[in-house]
Amino acid sequence: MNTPSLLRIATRKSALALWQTEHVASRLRALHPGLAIELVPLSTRGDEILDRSLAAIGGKGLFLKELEVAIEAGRADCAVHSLKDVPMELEAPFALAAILERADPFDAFVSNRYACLDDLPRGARVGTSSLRRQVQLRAHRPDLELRDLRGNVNTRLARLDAGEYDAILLACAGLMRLGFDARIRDRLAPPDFLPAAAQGAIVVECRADDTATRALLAALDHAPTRRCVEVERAMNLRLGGSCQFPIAGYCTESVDRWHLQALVGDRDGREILRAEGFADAAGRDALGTQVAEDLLARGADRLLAG
Ligand SMILES: NCc1[nH]cc(CCC(=O)O)c1CC(=O)O
Repeated sequence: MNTPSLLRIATRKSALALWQTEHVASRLRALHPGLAIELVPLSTRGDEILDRSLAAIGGKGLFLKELEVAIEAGRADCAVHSLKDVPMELEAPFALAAILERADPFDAFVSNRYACLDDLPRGARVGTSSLRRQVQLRAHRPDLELRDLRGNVNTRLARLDAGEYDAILLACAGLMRLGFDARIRDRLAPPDFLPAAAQGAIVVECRADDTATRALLAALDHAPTRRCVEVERAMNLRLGGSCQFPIAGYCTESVDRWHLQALVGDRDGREILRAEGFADAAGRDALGTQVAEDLLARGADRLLAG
């Protein structure tokens, strides 16, 4: 196998996407000093559709397609994504060559006036377009007024600062990567609040048969993160979900033991179903499906269809 001298990495152009791609590039430069790295910045449909909620568009892989097309056309060797935006089933020629160690997986409560969710006055306006965040907010605080909020991290913070919302929810990982740690007033943590499957994990995708690129990327893979996010994604897959559905799941690993907590909600946020499961190494591959089936047996499909 020839070691490539150049690696071209496709990336979206948002500040967060560029940070994540730069992060991957700098890790690779440290591992492979002779390797030249080129970024290939691209726009995706998900970046261009800002006037409708992602849930309404409903497309899977809205943030991936154009990057995958570039790989297939030979204009890039690999692409960097937030794993939570990657569909549960990849298109046939592709593989998740490296899953990096997960950063803070939880959602952040961000507000200029209030320290935490429970400090919000009755009827406060909270911005999030994520159905997953909306159903959990409604379950916890039915009085809140939930308002749509789309756009990249910087846009969302600017709209909070302009006074459109009393608080907004964003992923901690994205805020921290962009240097907005100080904006995190509170973290919405389990067991009450669960993140999206694989939230906080960065992934590098390439052609499954591109052994040279896979060899370059292999050292970036973080096995404990991969094991946990695989459990979360298996749960999501069994529920037919993508990040456009009100599904949440969080798996932790301690010595040879995995714990998955999951929930699904209905679109109105009137109902929420929770489940959890434990497995050892022998049972880990089945854990996600088992917890999903527990949820389905209790009516998850009816909730998600509604
Ligand atoms: N859906 C957009 C998206 N995809 C990944 C992240 C944050 C970074 C991560 O989860 O790794 C975000 C922003 C957010 O949800 O606040």
